[in-house]
Amino acid sequence: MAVSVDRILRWKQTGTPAQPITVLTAWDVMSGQIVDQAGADIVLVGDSLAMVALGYDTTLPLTTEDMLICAKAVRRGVKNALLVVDLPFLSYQTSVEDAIRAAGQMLKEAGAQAVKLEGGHEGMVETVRRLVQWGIPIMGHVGLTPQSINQFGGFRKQGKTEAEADRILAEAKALEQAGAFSIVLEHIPVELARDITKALRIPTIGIGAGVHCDGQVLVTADVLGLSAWQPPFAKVYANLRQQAVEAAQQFCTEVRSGQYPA
Ligand SMILES: Nc1nc(=O)c2c([nH]1)NC[C@@H]1CN(c3ccc(C(=O)N[C@@H](CCC(=O)O)C(=O)O)cc3)CN21
Ligand SMILES: CC(C)C(=O)C(=O)O
Ligand SMILES: [Mg+2]
Repeated sequence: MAVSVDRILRWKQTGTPAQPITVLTAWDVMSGQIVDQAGADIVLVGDSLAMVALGYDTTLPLTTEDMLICAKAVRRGVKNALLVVDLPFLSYQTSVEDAIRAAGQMLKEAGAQAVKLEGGHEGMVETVRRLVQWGIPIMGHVGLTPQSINQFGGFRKQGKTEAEADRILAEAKALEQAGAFSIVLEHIPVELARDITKALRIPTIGIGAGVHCDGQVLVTADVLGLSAWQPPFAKVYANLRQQAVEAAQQFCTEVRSGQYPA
């Protein structure tokens, strides 16, 4: 049976199944098919695709149009997992109306089942409340929110001081209160992620946030060893970049030597 937002919520609230939620990213039909076939519970079309698939240094340049193209491609490959799409930088921060329009495009045009927004300050909480009122399920995202890299000055761990940790916990609680069905905790101390996970009724999905989260997410290009670099918290389960270079090299060698075509 296909995964629903309702099932993700009940997962934590009933403790069934008694295992963490698995989330992997995708950016095109092949990566979508691969992680769906692998049995991931949620497929996230993350705006990290700006870096992984489009070659930008940050996630900021990604447009709504770029995201729609990728999300539609992933949709065609995902049959079972819940499909969540990141809203691109400045497609939702400018007003509640803009957020509804951008989220609506992801649901109507790309077939997303939920959208993810970064941040948990007052304005974002109000936006989440309004989107949820219109029937748009929201995944929150706090801690290291890459769309704010210009404020952080790098992809650094967040929540290391007590004041910062208190703020991140308060943001997570406010997002839950506003109706988010789950929340990503990115690159924060393990103890803070544990405290947030204990304080919330909605599932926490960690990335570089330790073992106490209700689920885990990684960028699939990192998991496969396809990306040119990986963040310190990523676990690399295959070495596909090296294998791909060798396969392509072999093709070039065989064509040049007349071995292929035979
Ligand atoms: N391939 C890929 N994987 C990701 O997990 C990912 C992306 N891209 N792009 C968007 C964000 C950026 N992420 C990152 C990127 C780098 C670090 C990293 O290297 N952090 C260092 C310090 C970096 C600094 O000080 O500038 C660390 O030790 O925390 C962490 C998270 C996570 N996300
Ligand atoms: C890593 C996840 C949480 C993400 O936001 C992304 O891939 O853009
Ligand atoms: Mg993202």
